[in-house]
Amino acid sequence: MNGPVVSPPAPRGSGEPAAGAIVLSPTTPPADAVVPPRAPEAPAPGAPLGSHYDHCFGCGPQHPQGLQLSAVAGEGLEVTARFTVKPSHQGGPGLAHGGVLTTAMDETLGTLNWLLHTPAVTGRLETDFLRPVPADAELYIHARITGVHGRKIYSAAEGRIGGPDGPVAIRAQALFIQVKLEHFTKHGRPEDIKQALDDADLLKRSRAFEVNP
Ligand SMILES: CCCCCCCC/C=C\CCCCCCCC(=O)SCCNC(=O)CCNC(=O)[C@H](O)C(C)(C)COP(=O)(O)OP(=O)(O)OC[C@H]1O[C@@H](n2cnc3c(N)ncnc32)[C@H](O)[C@@H]1OP(=O)(O)O
Repeated sequence: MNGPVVSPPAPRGSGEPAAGAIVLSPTTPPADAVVPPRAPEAPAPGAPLGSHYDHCFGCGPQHPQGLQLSAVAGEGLEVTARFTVKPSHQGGPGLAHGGVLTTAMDETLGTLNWLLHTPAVTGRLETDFLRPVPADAELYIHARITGVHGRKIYSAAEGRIGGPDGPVAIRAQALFIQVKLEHFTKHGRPEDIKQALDDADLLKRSRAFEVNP
């Protein structure tokens, strides 16, 4: 890997927002955020993180058009992930769709929560697109947790084309919010929840979260 993930540069422009502008919550951690230790239950550095759900568009091995992204635990509060762009992920001809690339960042940033051993969902995600990504490219993503404040988990990631030292194509920052497992059972479509509950492996992984919510 290419050293620690560099946080995206400050947004261009300055001064107060224009009247009527929507002011969104920042994805940069506040000064009193903490960087907690890696959870004792976190997968060891180098361990594949696996998929949290077989049918997940981001990481599910059973999603034929999905990203099938695979992530590996890094040192500390870092992960790396690889994603090969497929023809079905095109936006412009021969180029990856920006929304698909954003999904790859979302999914990778989401896997960081394994290191804290807590389920969390994306509250806010910001993406900078720095260069076009060809339709058959392999994207190497490096992500880390930048701070935790209450239930809010702040993180940043960088995606490079072709290898861990390839050119940077995409940067992202996110704010995830810790949730209980009931978030999924309460809001998910009942037939999918039932199927998930029948999946012994998934249940085992979910229960692992419940030991130390
Ligand atoms: C048994 C079967 C189950 C199987 C389960 C398998 C295990 C699964 C494990 C892991 C799965 C991970 C899956 C990853 C997939 C990739 C990631 C995604 O794409 S996730 C999908 C997209 N995201 C959403 O759908 C969120 C929709 N939003 C919500 O549900 C709520 O708004 C939620 C939970 C985010 C917050 O609601 P509140 O009622 O719990 O909490 P409040 O009080 O509103 O917020 C808490 C703090 O967070 C801030 N906050 C909340 N939402 C924010 C936002 N959007 N932007 C900025 N700040 C936000 C608030 O200002 C507040 O901050 P202050 O504590 O007051 O400082």
